[in-house]
Amino acid sequence: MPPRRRVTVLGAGSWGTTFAKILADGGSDVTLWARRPELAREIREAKRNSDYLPGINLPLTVTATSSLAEALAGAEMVFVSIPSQSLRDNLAAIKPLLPSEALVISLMKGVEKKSGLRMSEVIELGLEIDRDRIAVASGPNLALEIAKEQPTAAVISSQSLETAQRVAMVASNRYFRSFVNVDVIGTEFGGVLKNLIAVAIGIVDGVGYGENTKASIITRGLAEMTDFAVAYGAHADTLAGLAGLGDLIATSSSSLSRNNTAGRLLGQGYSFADVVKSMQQTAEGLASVAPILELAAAKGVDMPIVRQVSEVLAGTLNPRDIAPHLTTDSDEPQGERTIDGRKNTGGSAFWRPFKRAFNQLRDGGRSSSRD
Ligand SMILES: NC(=O)C1=CN([C@@H]2O[C@H](COP(=O)(O)OP(=O)(O)OC[C@H]3O[C@@H](n4cnc5c(N)ncnc54)[C@H](OP(=O)(O)O)[C@@H]3O)[C@@H](O)[C@H]2O)C=CC1
Ligand SMILES: O=C(CO)COP(=O)(O)O
Repeated sequence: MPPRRRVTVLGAGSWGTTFAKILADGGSDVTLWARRPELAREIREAKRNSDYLPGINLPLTVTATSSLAEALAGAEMVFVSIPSQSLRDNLAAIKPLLPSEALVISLMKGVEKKSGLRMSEVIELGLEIDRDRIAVASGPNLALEIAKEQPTAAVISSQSLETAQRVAMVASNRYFRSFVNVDVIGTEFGGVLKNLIAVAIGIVDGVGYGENTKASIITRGLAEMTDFAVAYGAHADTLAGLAGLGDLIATSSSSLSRNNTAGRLLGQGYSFADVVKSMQQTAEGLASVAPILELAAAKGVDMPIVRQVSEVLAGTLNPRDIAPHLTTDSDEPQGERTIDGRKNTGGSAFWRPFKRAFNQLRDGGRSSSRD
């Protein structure tokens, strides 16, 4: 019998632990690295992670250790699921221990605050490995729902299609389906940007506004996400798929979302400092607002919703005033050539996937779709 595949997940929080279960239920032997020895012991001996996934039983093929060297030895693939702002420091410790052929996959949805770099870029620089060995995973993936084996899908993206396919095969099981693409920029930015829009949704929810306001923010938020990502080289289709719209819907609708929850507290009048203090888990959106606005400014992309989130965080905008500011600052008349007040030249990247979907429907679904 061939030896079973050995893969490693770094980070035993809610997503790292859930992903370990996904991989084990897909047939791999999984080692989970928890930085706290007592948590590693609980996972290893009781097959439970009561801090992050209370009530969930982990498969017998998940083990855990607090030793990074033990976790990485012999790993074919290394999945990384720690807070984005801590990645750089951890890579320094991982680098000398990483098996020479191992693939590295980011499960994280943030950008590095000090550099504005995406997680796959930080990994490439920090580990000095070829981009073909790096992949990212993103999609509508609220950890607790998946830990309860409620079905969902994700996108695995790598510059190398072969790498994406290898990872997708390993990260698939009866309740988790992985699609592939080669648009790493779109896939990663989709995950980062939906967090910011989810904070905005949480804010208006906390204020007490209803479904019209939320629908307006989701729709226009997706346009902002798409404009931004396309300016950085993403394909607009990616943002209309699981890693964009799919994740935006999941995160904006669920009280399981930490970003949404952080927003709701802000909308209820708590200060940014109070919200940070009260969050027991990672809400990536809070740290990504500033670098994303800087990146947007560098490309001349207007992001009114994200800007208002940053003003609420800074305490300079009353959460109640977020909705009337949904319009852009543009003085352009709102005529035939605009869509919801945004410029529409007829070739707008945002609308291209929808036009393509329409054309596919018209030609009887003969063209293929990506996810
Ligand atoms: N939860 C979800 O539904 C999803 C989350 N993600 C993404 O996954 C990433 C991780 O999030 P998630 O698991 O939810 O976060 P959690 O807050 O649940 O867990 C964070 C984990 O990282 C560890 N950690 C914290 N600080 C450091 C550090 N400085 N160095 C090393 N490890 C550290 C924590 O250890 P300790 O317990 O010891 O503090 C814990 O194991 C984020 O980027 C998030 O956006 C993506 C999809 C879904
Ligand atoms: O990324 C997620 C769902 O896809 C999890 O969202 P939160 O980090 O807001 O909980």
